[in-house]
Formats: sequence, C-alpha cells, structure tokens
Amino acid sequence: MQVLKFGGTSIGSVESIKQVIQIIDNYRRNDEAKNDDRITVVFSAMGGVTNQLIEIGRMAMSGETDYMELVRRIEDRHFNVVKSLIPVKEQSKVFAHVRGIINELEDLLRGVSLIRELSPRTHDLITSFGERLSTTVITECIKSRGIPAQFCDARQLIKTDAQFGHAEVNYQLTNQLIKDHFDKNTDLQLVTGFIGSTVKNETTTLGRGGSDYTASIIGAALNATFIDIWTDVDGMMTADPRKVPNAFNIPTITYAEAMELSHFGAKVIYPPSLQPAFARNIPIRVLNTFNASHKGTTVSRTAERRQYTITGISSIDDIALVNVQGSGMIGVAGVSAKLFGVLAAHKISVILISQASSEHSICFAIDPRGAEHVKSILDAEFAAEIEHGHIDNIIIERDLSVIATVGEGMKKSSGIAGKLFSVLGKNGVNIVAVAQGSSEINISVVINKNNLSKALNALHNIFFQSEARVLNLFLVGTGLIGRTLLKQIFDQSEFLREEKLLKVCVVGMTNTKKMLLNPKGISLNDWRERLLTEGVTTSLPAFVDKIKDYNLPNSVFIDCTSDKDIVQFYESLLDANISVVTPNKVANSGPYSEYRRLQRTALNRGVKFLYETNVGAGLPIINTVQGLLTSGDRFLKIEAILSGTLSFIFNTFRPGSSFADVVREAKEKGYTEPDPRDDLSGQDVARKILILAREAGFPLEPEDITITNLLPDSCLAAPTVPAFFDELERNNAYFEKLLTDAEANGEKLRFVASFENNKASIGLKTVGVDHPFYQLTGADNIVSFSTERYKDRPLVIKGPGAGAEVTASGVFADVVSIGSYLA
Ligand SMILES: NC(=O)c1ccc[n+]([C@@H]2O[C@H](COP(=O)([O-])OP(=O)(O)OC[C@H]3O[C@@H](n4cnc5c(N)ncnc54)[C@H](O)[C@@H]3O)[C@@H](O)[C@H]2O)c1
Ligand SMILES: N[C@@H](CCO)C(=O)O
Ligand code: NA
Repeated sequence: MQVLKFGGTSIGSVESIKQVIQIIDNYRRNDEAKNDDRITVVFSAMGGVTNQLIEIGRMAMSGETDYMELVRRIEDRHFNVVKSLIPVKEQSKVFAHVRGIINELEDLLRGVSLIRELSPRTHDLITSFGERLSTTVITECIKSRGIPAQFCDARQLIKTDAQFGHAEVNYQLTNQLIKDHFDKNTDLQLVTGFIGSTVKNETTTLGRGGSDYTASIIGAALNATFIDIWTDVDGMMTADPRKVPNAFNIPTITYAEAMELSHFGAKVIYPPSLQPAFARNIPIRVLNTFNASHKGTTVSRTAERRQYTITGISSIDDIALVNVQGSGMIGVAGVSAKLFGVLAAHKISVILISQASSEHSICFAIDPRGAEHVKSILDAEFAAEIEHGHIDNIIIERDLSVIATVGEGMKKSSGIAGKLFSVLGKNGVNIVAVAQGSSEINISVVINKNNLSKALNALHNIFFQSEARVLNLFLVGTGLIGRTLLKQIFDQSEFLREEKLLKVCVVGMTNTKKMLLNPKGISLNDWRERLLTEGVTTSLPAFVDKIKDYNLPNSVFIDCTSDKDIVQFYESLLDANISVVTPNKVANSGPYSEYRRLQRTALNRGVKFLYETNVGAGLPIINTVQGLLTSGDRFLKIEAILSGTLSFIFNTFRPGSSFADVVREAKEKGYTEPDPRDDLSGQDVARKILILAREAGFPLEPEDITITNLLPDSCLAAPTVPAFFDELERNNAYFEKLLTDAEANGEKLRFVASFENNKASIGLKTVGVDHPFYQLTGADNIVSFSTERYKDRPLVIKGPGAGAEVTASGVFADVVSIGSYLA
C-alpha cells in the first residue's frame, strides 16, 4: 500500500485538481504495471476553505447573518469543479449530493446562530465540512473517468477521544477499523483528511498538520511502503528560500532532522503529525504537485551520505528572551523546577533554554506575544525571592530571532560551532544566547532580529560550501580605476565562481551624480547605462546609509576616488563590520591617530581594511612590509621611487620638447592623480613614504616629512588644472635646465623618497650610472628595504607603479583576499 496526501493548495483550483487526478492516475498505471501495490489518497479541504469555515462559525455565533454569503462562495467553488471536470450528464446527481452536504452545514449554522453558542464540538463539526466537500467532489471526478473509486469518510476509521480541536487517537481501535475497511474495500479509497470521531460518533479534528496525520495513521496501520505528501514546493530546502535565495533542495533527511528543522518554522511538513509513520519506519516523500517530476525530499530513519556537515538552517523570526538571574540561584536546587513548573502550569511553551554553569542565570525563549503575561506570572511566583534580593528583576528582551543549524552530520564532528560563531562574528552579528541539545544535531543561537537575514545568508553560504561564497561590493567612484575594476570583475567572475568558489557581486555603485543599488547584484555588462537611466540622486551619506540598511553578509566598501571627505565614513563602515578596500591614500596619510584608529577598528571588528594600491599601485609593497614586520623583522632604511608619473616624465622628457606635453601624456596614460599637481608637487610621494613608514612600524606625522619642492611657485599657485598646464609651458626652460645639467654629468633625474632614523625626506635627485635607480624605465617604481634581515643586500621591489590596469588589479586582489579570509 502507498498512501498519498494532497494538501489544500494542491486542490485549490480546477486546474490543480486536474493535475492531481493525473498524478493519481500515474500511480495507478505504475502499480498496475508492477501489479503489486495499491494506493489510497487523503485530501485536505480546498485551499482557504477551513479558515472560511472557522470565520463562518464565528459569524453565526455572533449573529452576523452574512455568513450565508461565505457559504455560497464555498458551494460555488465546489460546483465549479463539478462543472469543469465531470461530464454534463452526470453533473446533476453530483450537484444534488454536494447540495445535500451544504444543506447539512446550513442547518447546523442556523442552530449556532439561534442559540448564539459555538462549542468546541460544534466547531469541529463545522470545520469537518471542508474535507468532506473536497473529497466528495474529487471522488466523483475520478469515478466519472471510469476508475473504480470510493469516498471514504475518515470518521468511520479514525477513533479519538473527545478533545475537540486536537483529539487524541485511539490507535488500537483505529488500526483495527482501518485494516478491516481496506480488507473489505478493494476499490481506490479517497479519504477525508483532518477528521475523526469519538466512539459516540461525534466529529473531532486532529489539530495542526491534520491531513498529514490522517495519511500517517492510515499508512502506519496498513504498513505502507511509502507515504507521499503532495504539496506546492519541491520538498524541504536547506533554508527558507524567501530569506535565503541560495537555498536548495534536501534530497534525503532523517526523521530527527526533519523534526528539528520543522520546529524552527520550516512549514513544509509538520513532523509530529507524521509520528505514526516514523514509528513504523515508513519513508515519507514530500513532493510538488506543480512540479511532479521533481524528486522532492525523502524523510526516513537514515539519510544518504551527504556532502555537507549540516542539513539545513531554520529560524524563528520573532521571539522574546526571559532572563531570570540572581545570586540566590547558585547551588540552590529547585529553582528551575519552580520556574518551568509554573510555566507549564500556564501552558507556556518554551522554545529554547540556556543556563550557564555558574548557575547564576537561566534564560529561555518564548513567543513574544506572551512575554508580558510570562513576566507577571514569574513576578508573582518569585515575589519573595525578588523581595529578598535572591533573584533580580525578571528581564524580557525583545526583537530577537533564533537560528538553528541542524544536521546529523554535526554529531561528534568538531569545528562546526567554531565555524558558526566565527562567521557570525566576522559579520558583526552579536550572539545573545546559545543552546545546543546533547543530541548534537541542533545548535541554536539567539540574535537581534535586524541581523536575521544577514546571519541566515552568511551561515548558509559558509556551510553549503560547494556553493560559491558571496562577496557583496559597494563601489564609490567610477573614474579610471573604478571602471577598470568593474571590467576586470566582469571578465573574471566566471573563473572566480568556478575555480575559487567566490561570487563577486557588485551590489551598489555611485559616482558624484547618481547611485545604483541592487541587492541581487548589478549586471556588469551594461552598468554604465543602468547607472545613467536607473540610478538615483546620490550623496555619500545616503549611499553609506543604504549599505548599512542592506546589512548584507560579507560586505565590502571600495573607495576608488581621491576624495578627502569620504574617509570620514570608513570608521563607521568598519564598525558596522563592512570591510574597506581603497587605492585612495587620504585616510592613511592624515594624522597618525586616525590611521591607527582605522587599523584598530578593523581588527576589533574582524573585518579588513586593505590598501595595497596606496603605494606602487598593484606591486606587492604594503603586503611585503606587513609580512616582514609581523614576522619580527626591523626596518633600517627605505629608499624608493614612488611616483609612476614622475618616473614617466623624467624618463620621457627630452631637451627641446614640451614638459607640459609630457605631463599631459602621463595624465592620458592614467598615471597621474586626478589633479596632476599632487604628483608634481611631491604631495603624492609624501603620502606614500608616510604610509610606508607607518606600515614599517614608525608613527610618523605628515609634518615629519621634508619635501624639497620641484615646482616653481607660480605652477603651484595656479588656480585650476588648465592654468597649471599653462604655467608649466611658461616654465619649460626651468625643467630643461634641470635635465641638461644632470645629463652633462652623465646622470639622470629621479624623484627619490627616503626614510631613515625616523626621518623621511623627498626631493629631486640626480643619480649616476652605478646607482640602482639609474636604470629605471617607463612609469616604474622601485623600493629598496634595508632591514635587520635584509642588511647586506636590500630587498628590492620594482615594476610599473601606476596605471589603470595594474592599480585596478591590486584593488581586485585585495577584494578577493577578503573572500578567502571570510572562508
Ligand atoms: N591612476 C593610478 O595609477 C592610481 C594608482 C594608485 C592609486 N590611485 C588612486 O586611485 C584613486 C582613483 O584614481 P583614478 O585615476 O581612478 O581617478 P579618476 O579621477 O579617474 O576617478 C575618480 C572618480 O571618483 C569620482 N568621485 C570623486 N569624489 C566622489 C564622491 N564623493 N562620490 C562619488 N564619486 C566621487 C570622480 O568623479 C571620478 O570619477 C585615487 O585616489 C588615486 O590616488 C590611482
Ligand atoms: N599618481 C600616482 C598613481 C599611483 O598612486 C603615481 O603617479 O604614482
Ligand atoms: Na602596492
């Protein structure tokens, strides 16, 4: 025997009922072919009807007469199925049948309306009409197709006590009645779900998950090979797909896991109602009526070997935490008995309990709607203890959620809790309370509700590793570096996803005019048009607010501007557990205290502040310095050429040519700062040597750097960039003289930065042929580090130190390294 059950959505419309009949027919054909198994089918009420019946009952009781209108609607829905799915000549008989059932309901409602009383018993009788109507109509549809089928009223089979609303089944009697019935009746049995009756034949209902329960009871009594629960989703998923878009189907799951997951809000099945089937080890398949070829989820005693240590993540979105604490609880037996005793007496369900071994406090989670009530109960119960100071005031915390990670694979497997807490920590999710059952298949954490989505997604991303980890990027500045970075991300995204399991998602971008945000990721092949057409008016505070509002896991803020104002946002971003990556040197070259504060904030928050491209663009200079310092090396001297622009200029400028043109060329090649005066004035180099010295462990301030200026004052004073170029033209002779003087001595011009004995200086120098900087070409940078370990021969890093591609790739590498860190 196989037992099938179709829920309310599966039989919610004519179209879906057609689909259901098709599915039933497929089973029959398969069974006939195999010639072995029978099937029986349990139905819920048509979607929404049970709730309507409850409302109708309430209206009748309170004397509202328009309940008849709702009864008509229910009747019409069933008539409509008959009209659509049964041949015309057979319809009148079925109409009469349905009418008869509706008449019975109307009589009952008239009674309720007259005496203005609705007992639980009558309530159950009223709600029983939903299943009785749906099953009657579907039975007729199936019979009209020539299939020998029989309507089966479960009230004849399932015998219960008289707890109306959630009746207890008398299994001994019920099992016997079911066996007898199925022995005698060999036609296809179509059974009303949800309802039963007492020995006095009063109608009862089976409570939550009622029709699943019916299927489970019948399946267990007949020792079914399978129970198939047909619903409107592809089985159980690793998480609620409305909250975690990456959630996916779980092919097999154990009863215990299903129980734990469903307790936490996964509404697909309600495992307690499947208990009779569990007890007999009957596998339950959860299948989708609207996607019938999908394999769904099989729930059974053992699950197949899995790829992942956890099976699913689930949550209760809104809970309150009650905290009972006080010195009078330490070592005192009976406090928790008293506490939970009084809660039980008031029928208060406790979702989670946690007590630290100090015994100083017990906290437990409850439905927030009952929080005030619980507080008043406990205040009364512990009045004496509170008065004597043995117990502090009872505190309720609200706006919390519980997340449960569930899986048999967690049993006796270490590192899972570590991973869980670490990923939540790195994402700035504070953990308010924790509970792990000794079954070890559920670790539950209580967190603030506003972090729920972020936490669920971050956990899902880390535990279901074959899925790529997601980095959510927010980019400010779509100039040369910003747009080159976007292009590189676009070109590389497939490789990263396939080979590095990293999904780099640009969620937000802004220039000075417009911002564009899309939590699912902005498509990078046409971002420019989208920013232009779909972008909205922007400002830095508004953009930063959006980032914080989204509260996405693994968020990274990328500043590709040279803006001075933007850096004031870094700290609050880091503080909100958002990593910051930037080629912008402003933040690291201001007061030392600010530089330190950013470093500290990132460290404390467990996020990253990365700026490899602050010095030498993509050349691995900052990382090298950090590596040497952390491994215990000491810096003795740094000597460097740190301006790609100035390198290029002094390698390109020839006597007789225009110096201004060479600077223009450097700008066109993307080497210069947005304002090239920053390069020529030495400002850019000053920032870089300052940053290098700081990275090397020396707390330098900007004013500690001696700058020997290269530019004539008139150039520096030029009010605009074009005016600056004009001034350069006028001063051509000055630059030519610098060059010819050097060349007369067989030397070259080099703008050199050096740091030694706590002092940094920068300025134009001439270097002879035997100087290591003499051979530098193009826009190359060179840095030479003399350290305790690299004393005799310095460590030298050399290569292109400016330009769009190399800089963007350095920024990109920083971003990707955050992906690895978060893994
Ligand atoms: N070009 C290089 O070789 C190189 C190398 C290393 C570091 N950098 C650094 O990279 C950064 C960007 O350089 P670039 O060459 O791309 O300059 P760019 O002028 O081409 O781009 C900067 C962009 O940022 C925008 N912007 C400025 N303030 C903004 C704000 N508040 N909000 C939004 N957008 C804003 C500007 O409109 C411009 O489009 C600079 O800090 C520079 O020092 C550049
Ligand atoms: N303008 C800078 C870019 C690298 O920071 C340079 O010329 O070196
Ligand atoms: Na670098």
